[in-house]
Amino acid sequence: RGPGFKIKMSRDIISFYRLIQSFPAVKLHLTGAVMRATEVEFDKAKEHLKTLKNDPGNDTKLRIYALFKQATQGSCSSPKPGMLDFVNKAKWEAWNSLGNISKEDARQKYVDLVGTLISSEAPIQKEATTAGDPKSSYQTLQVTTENNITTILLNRPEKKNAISRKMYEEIMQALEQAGKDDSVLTVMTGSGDYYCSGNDLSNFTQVGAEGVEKLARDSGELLTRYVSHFIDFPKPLIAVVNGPAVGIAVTGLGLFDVVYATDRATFHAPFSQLGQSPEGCSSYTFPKMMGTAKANEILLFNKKLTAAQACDLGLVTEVFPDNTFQQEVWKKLRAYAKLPKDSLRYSKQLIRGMEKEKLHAVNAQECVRLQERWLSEECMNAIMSFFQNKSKL
Ligand SMILES: CCCCC/C=C/CC(=O)SCCNC(=O)CCNC(=O)[C@H](O)C(C)(C)COP(=O)(O)OP(=O)(O)OC[C@H]1O[C@@H](n2cnc3c(N)ncnc32)[C@H](O)[C@@H]1OP(=O)(O)O
Repeated sequence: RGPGFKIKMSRDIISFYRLIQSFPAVKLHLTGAVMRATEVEFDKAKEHLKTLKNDPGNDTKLRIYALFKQATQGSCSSPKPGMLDFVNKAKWEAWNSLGNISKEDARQKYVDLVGTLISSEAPIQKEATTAGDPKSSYQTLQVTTENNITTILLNRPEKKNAISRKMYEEIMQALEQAGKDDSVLTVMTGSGDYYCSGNDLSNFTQVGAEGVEKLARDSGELLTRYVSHFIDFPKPLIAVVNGPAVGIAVTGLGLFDVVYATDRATFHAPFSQLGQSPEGCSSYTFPKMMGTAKANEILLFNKKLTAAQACDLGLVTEVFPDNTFQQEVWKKLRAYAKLPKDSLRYSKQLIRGMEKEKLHAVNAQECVRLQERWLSEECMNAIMSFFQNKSKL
């Protein structure tokens, strides 16, 4: 058996490529111009294989493996692995199925197969670098994909990442893209010292000619759509809470799958102080998560939680010391992002699926109440006080 038999079939394409690289050097005894050219192509194909971005799937990997073995060692002559040695049996069968085809034929087929895989990826690579790529056109966010993780960075640090109307729209757009891209996990985090200071209160000061009723209706519609994007998000969504969180940045956490927080973070949902009422499905998720009595202190009486308290109540998954927060969290996330993508997706859908309908109903009900609240004197006075610098949380 060659060294390649040590590897597990389920590993990704990079591992698979390493497998191929670990084989003994190819010693071809070829003569003549045409055959030498094929040898060069074979070496090039091995190099090209390294650049593949997408896992071609086990069947194709087995075919590449078999052709490589046939091209370099000739027909399969090793004994068939036992019934329970699934991985090595699959490899043996793939190699053995090539029968007596010549090394030269196998080499040519290997070159052709790698060429097909590379060219099938070419349009995708081109698309990702076009100037109109929406990922690079955000004004309030920075969205990046690396190590199978798409990160949505709230990027208005000078306003403590308060969510403006533009930012609501861009977050929805980023979630739609992340839900469809090849990443395994999606992370939301904040730039600067805050995670997010909640709704940008100036969203309520931009009253058009059609008056405050229209503004309240539009805001209700915007919030309903925004929260729905979290309810329907199809893959694991993780909040990396790098600092204080306020309002909707706290209430929405019940719709994330995992929440990591620095010990410097605080969690504050000051609705009654602002003449408003809960949103982000928190009127349902918070009592469910922590019990009604604990939820009431937060949602009715504006209790600000430390990260440790939020963790005890189940709102936060784990708290890390601020000085090692980024390092520890990202190490964990990079490891999680190596797990099989579809398995994570389907597991999340099973965990959340039964509740979706309920959550959409709660969201709709909360937004109806808020439309009424935004027109109330209590709410208008609170917003005016903030902008006259009379009040801060
Ligand atoms: C479309 C509608 C959907 C509605 C959905 C409803 C959601 C509910 C909520 O989210 S309610 C929560 C709303 N948030 C707040 O009430 C927070 C208000 N901000 C503060 O109290 C303070 O700014 C602070 C405690 C977050 C931070 O205080 P600090 O002293 O550290 O910093 P500054 O106040 O100097 O802030 C720096 C600048 O950022 C501006 N800013 C911060 N938060 C908001 C905000 N939420 N809305 C608007 N602007 C905000 C602040 O005004 C400073 O701006 P300036 O430098 O121009 O003065």
